[in-house]
Amino acid sequence: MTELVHTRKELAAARDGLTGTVGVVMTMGALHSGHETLLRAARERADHVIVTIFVNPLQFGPNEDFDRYPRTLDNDLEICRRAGADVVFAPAVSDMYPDGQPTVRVDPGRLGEGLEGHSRPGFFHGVLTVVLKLLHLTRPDLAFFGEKDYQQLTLVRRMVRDLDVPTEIVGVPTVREPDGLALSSRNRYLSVEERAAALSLSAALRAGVEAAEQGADAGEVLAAAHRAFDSGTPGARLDYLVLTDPDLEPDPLAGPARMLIAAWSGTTRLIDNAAIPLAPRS
Ligand SMILES: Nc1ncnc2c1ncn2[C@@H]1O[C@H](COP(=O)(O)OP(=O)(O)OP(=O)(O)O)[C@@H](O)[C@H]1O
Ligand SMILES: CC(C)(CO)[C@@H](O)C(=O)[O-]
Ligand code: BAL
Repeated sequence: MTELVHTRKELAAARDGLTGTVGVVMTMGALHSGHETLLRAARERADHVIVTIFVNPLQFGPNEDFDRYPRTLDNDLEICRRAGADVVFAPAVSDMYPDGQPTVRVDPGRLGEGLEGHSRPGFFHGVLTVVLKLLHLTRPDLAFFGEKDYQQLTLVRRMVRDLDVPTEIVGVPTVREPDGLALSSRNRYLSVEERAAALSLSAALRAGVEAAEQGADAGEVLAAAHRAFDSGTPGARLDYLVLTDPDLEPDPLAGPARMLIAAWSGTTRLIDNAAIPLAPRS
């Protein structure tokens, strides 16, 4: 049975009733098969699963889509039930932030300044603050995050290490549509034409992986990815396309690496990333 709770008091009571290990999956709702994969991973690793559904105003910029963000609680609950969640915590903004927006926030540090942090100022302060609050409220042994939001996953790992949070962070590979598009709640904003153009993101990553597999160096891999992006269905506008090491440090660009991309299709901003197997430094 899946229990729906809305207040932190109800959550505390539900949490106290769970014996054994607890896994948490944090979401903003509008659940899709990517979220379901996180839920099933949690189900496999933990005795009990808590799902949080909260569109966190703290991580949205003034011109972003907070008001428009899809809210589909009935459908979300159905997915949570199907995947065997024990508790769904869907608080109101006033329950998460009873005193209004918090003046004390988690500072993501240097790693939070680039990429998403550069394009969305304040984003990771908002994300890490709510993630830390939700970790305190749910007290999980394990927390599951998607690799789709790779910088977020990296920063959450860093936060629990730096701030001694006793929760294991588990990364879950990106779930894609058969044509390569990474599943994302914001995909539902896309028109048919915009969706076709959005395939340029995964096409760029695929070209980068293929180039690396054929022995290309970092510069050639990036060039191949740019070419693939530019030759996709017109309409996508690149924000960034970078190659970093797996911890998002800029060097060394040999051996295992990560390629991260962000682009607009119409008014929708999408992100994606992939592991890039660069040849080891000789
Ligand atoms: N395609 C996916 N594969 C794996 N995990 C995913 C995928 N999409 C989202 N997630 C993960 O689900 C969790 C909740 O994400 P969120 O609710 O923001 O969904 P989203 O699809 O990323 O939404 P948005 O489109 O707003 O970015 C995060 O850990 C995120 O990385
Ligand atoms: C981790 C998260 C639930 C925090 O609001 C959000 O950033 C998301 O859905 O990835
Ligand atoms: N999917 C990460 C949360 C956000 O884009 O706001």
